[in-house]
Amino acid sequence: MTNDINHIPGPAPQFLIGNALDFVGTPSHIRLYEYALAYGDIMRFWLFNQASILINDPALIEQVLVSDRDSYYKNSPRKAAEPVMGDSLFLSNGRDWEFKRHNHPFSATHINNYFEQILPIIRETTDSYLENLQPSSTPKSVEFFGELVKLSFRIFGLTILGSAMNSDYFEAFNTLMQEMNNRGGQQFLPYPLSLNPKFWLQRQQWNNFIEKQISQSQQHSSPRGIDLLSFVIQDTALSTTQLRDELSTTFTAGTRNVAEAVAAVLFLCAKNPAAMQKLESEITAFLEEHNNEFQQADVNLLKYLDLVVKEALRLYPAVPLFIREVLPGRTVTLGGYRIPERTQVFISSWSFHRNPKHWQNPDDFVPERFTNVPPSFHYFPFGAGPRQCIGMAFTLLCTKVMLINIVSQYSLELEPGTNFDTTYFSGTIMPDKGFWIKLTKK
Ligand code: HEM
Repeated sequence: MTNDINHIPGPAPQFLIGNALDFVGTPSHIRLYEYALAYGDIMRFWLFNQASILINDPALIEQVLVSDRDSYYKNSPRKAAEPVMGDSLFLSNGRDWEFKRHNHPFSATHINNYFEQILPIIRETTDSYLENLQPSSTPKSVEFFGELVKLSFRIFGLTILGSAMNSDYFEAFNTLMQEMNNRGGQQFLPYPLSLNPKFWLQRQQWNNFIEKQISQSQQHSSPRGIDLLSFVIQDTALSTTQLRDELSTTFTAGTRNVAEAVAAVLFLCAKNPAAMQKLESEITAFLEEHNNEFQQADVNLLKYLDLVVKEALRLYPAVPLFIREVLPGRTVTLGGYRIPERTQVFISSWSFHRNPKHWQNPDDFVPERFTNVPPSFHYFPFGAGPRQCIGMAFTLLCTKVMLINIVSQYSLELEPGTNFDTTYFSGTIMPDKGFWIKLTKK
């Protein structure tokens, strides 16, 4: 016998607002984690009149993302993201999603050739950025998360669009991200309205710039450079607007995530000197052996780096939650309950990865736990199933290569008292009081 949604355990809702107050002043991923610990595999809450459930069970997560995925669609974060991302893969559904996924620049055949070519750009850009950051012989602490966002943005500019995008574009990017964040927190703001007058202007400039890059690329009969745009321009089935939205979305869906991944690894290793020493030794030996020159496939030889990145993304998955919605007109059965149309289903890697039911000593940093592959649907920093992050390979390459260069050239010392408490900004986590660290050139 199946029960209806009201039988699912969860906090008592309040009249009109449901449980929305639980999310005021507490980042969503932290609140969901508390819900998961309190209510178990499936729990229910209300955001105003929106029925929502959180699933914390691998079989249920598999059901929603894979076997019964056609009963759901991606609606959230449409309201927050559509004015910024346009009509991109990230927010598409059905046939439209299939077309865009299949024809996404990262789905290009021989994409590994592109990854091979951008590796030196990631290295050179990381080196020159850090050189400029620490010019003096007496280094002082810097807020390194913010610096990593700027560095990632520069790397994205060069490797996605083939342009060293100047600070005006970085400002426009930040305005777009801020707008997306504000919209995420404002349930009732209708689409055409923005409380920030700068937003529409900067969005226009941003889109114009990407369209200009596309048109310049189209005018070259042979590939212009070694950026993603040039790599795909000859063969893409996407229209100019579609290509613009996909390229733009790589920035808004990816730049801060890469910075967060690098920051999380550095924080965890700086806190755990034995791990830092092991990582440094592995990287030093690797660079010596390869005469400081290496290729994409060689990065896989760095086994400990791989474990450390995996463990950092377990504890700090940049995208800590994502949502599906039951299709209009459809009722699904999930965990023995009847779930009506339009119910939001939350899946939170943050909650799941830290749940003691599924992970031993979940709060401890133990990279070695990834020596064995985790059971299915236990580890999903990049989501899972057909909608798994399309930027995953790019992210892992950028993150690892940036780390190789940083760890091999700098000693890192955390500012006393620095922690990595996180807040939720525009769909991504970030250290809420910054990430203060001293880098000393070796
Ligand atoms: C640490 C880095 C990153 C993490 C943790 C991450 C996480 C995720 C997750 C969890 C999803 C699935 C969302 C869902 O199922 O609703 C996703 C989708 C996506 N990600 Fe990422 N992401 C990262 C970096 C990037 C980068 C660098 C890009 C682009 C360059 C990117 C572009 C996308 C896109 C376009 C989708 C939508 C895919 C689809 O719906 O078919 N992500 N990402």
